This record gives sequence, structure tokens and C-alpha cells, in this order.
Amino acid sequence: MELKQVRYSYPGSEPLIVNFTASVPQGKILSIIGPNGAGKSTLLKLLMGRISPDSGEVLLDGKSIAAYSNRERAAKIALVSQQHQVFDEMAVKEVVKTGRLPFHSLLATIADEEILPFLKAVDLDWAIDRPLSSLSGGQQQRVWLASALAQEPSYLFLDEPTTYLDIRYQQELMSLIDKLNAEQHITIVLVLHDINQALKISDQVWLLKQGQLVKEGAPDSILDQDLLSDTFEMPVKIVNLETFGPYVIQLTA
Ligand SMILES: Nc1ncnc2c1ncn2[C@@H]1O[C@H](COP(=O)(O)OP(=O)(O)OP(=O)(O)O)[C@@H](O)[C@H]1O
Repeated sequence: MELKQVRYSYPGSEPLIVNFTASVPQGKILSIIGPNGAGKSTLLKLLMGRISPDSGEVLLDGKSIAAYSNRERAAKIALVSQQHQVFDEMAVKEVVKTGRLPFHSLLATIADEEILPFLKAVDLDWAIDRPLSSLSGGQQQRVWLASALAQEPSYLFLDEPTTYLDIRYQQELMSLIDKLNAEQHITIVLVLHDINQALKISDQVWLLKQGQLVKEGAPDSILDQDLLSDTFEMPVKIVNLETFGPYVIQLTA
């Protein structure tokens, strides 16, 4: 998947993304990080074909993303976002079955057995008949992940997946993502606010500021106090923790 000289402006606004060229590394974990408003979610929308560039190209498996139908795209790319269209009364199995819709025309014809492996992958097979609302926030996030996995995507996008989770659930979710990548070779693209999470999980990082790719490379390549301080417009210190390795501290006044 690649962006070639992409330019994008929201209607009535100045261009946000200008001349953006980068490739998503196949089979790897890519994190997109940067301050609020840098354009991270917009890049995800461009990569998913939900919005179209003013000029330039977004290619999926060598073909313009615009050439795929919605159903074809859904069979290749799945998204776990912060905003879920939920009806609290929905059972866990119904949520996961919505992920199978690229392969079926009706939810009602999808058997429970068909979605069980995806719930097992996130350790929630026991909750198949439970209402979604009866689960904790971390468990609900795993249900959404199961629903995305049910699309059997080659690309899994996660937009700030840990935002509402406490630290234990954040770590659980990140290890699950790592495992999915290692075992199923799904290409993963994460938008993350936590730089340290990004450093720990990613094979590659895109550091964005004001719609520009300030730096792309292995996590080590962004471990630069001046670069991070400039990008986030706040002082940053990098320390070395014995059990963790390099750790970025953002210094607030
Ligand atoms: N639908 C929209 N219409 C107009 N402007 C928008 C729209 N969505 C986003 N923007 C603007 O585009 C810029 C980038 O937004 P985007 O959501 O991509 O940033 P982000 O890096 O994901 O930010 P955050 O970390 O706050 O989620 C912001 O200035 C935002 O106000």
C-alpha cells in the first residue's frame, strides 16, 4: 500500500497534506504518531479510500484504491476506530457477524460457528451470547477487534485503539496486536498518541506534523530529543530504563 505525491484539502480549507509519498511496509506494524491535528486520521482515511486525494495516488496492491468497490475494500482492509456505531442491546456475536458482511448479503444467514474462531483469537469465545454492554471497556474493544478480524483483512487499521483503556488493558491489546501480526502476517497500521507504545510495538514509525512526514523509519530513528521536542512543540527527554529500554518523557510545566 502506498501514497504517491498525495495532496489533500478538506472542502473550504487550505491543503492539509501536500506532496505526501510513503509506503506501508507489508506484513509489518506501522505506527503513525504526531501532535493533535497533524493529519494522522486523515491519512488513515486516505489509505482506506474513504476520502480521495485532490491529486496524487493511493495504491492498494498496485492498483488505485478508487478502483475497488466498497465490498472489495472491506475484504482487504478493516478498521478499529474509537467511535463505534453501537446499539448496546447488540449481542457480541452480532457485532462480530457485521465483520462477515463482505462475504454474505444478510446478517441472519451467518452461523455462530463461522465467527467463533475470531472470538477465540481475542479470548472472548465464552462471551458469544452476551450483550456487548455487559462487557468491560477492554473486552468491548476486543469484540471490535474480533469484528475487524472477521473481515479476514490483509490490512488492519487501528485509530487510537487504547484511548479509553487503562494501562493493563492497553498492554493486553498491544500484545494481542503483536501476536496477530506475528501469527497471521496481517499488515497493521496504528494511530497512537503514546510515543512509547509506538516505539515498543512498531517495525516502522511515521512522525507527522502539520500534514508533513517529518521522519519515517525504524523506531530508533525517531529517538531524537530535538526532533521530538520540535514536532510536539514541548520539551522531551529520552531516558534509558533498565527493563524497558529508551523511554520518551514529555515534560509539562
Ligand atoms: N471533516 C473535516 N473537515 C474539515 N477539517 C477537518 C476534518 N477532519 C479533520 N479536519 C482538520 O484537519 C486537520 C487534521 O485532522 P486529523 O483528524 O487528521 O488529525 P489527527 O492528527 O488525527 O489529530 P488528533 O490527534 O487530534 O486526532 C485538523 O486541523 C482538523 O481540524
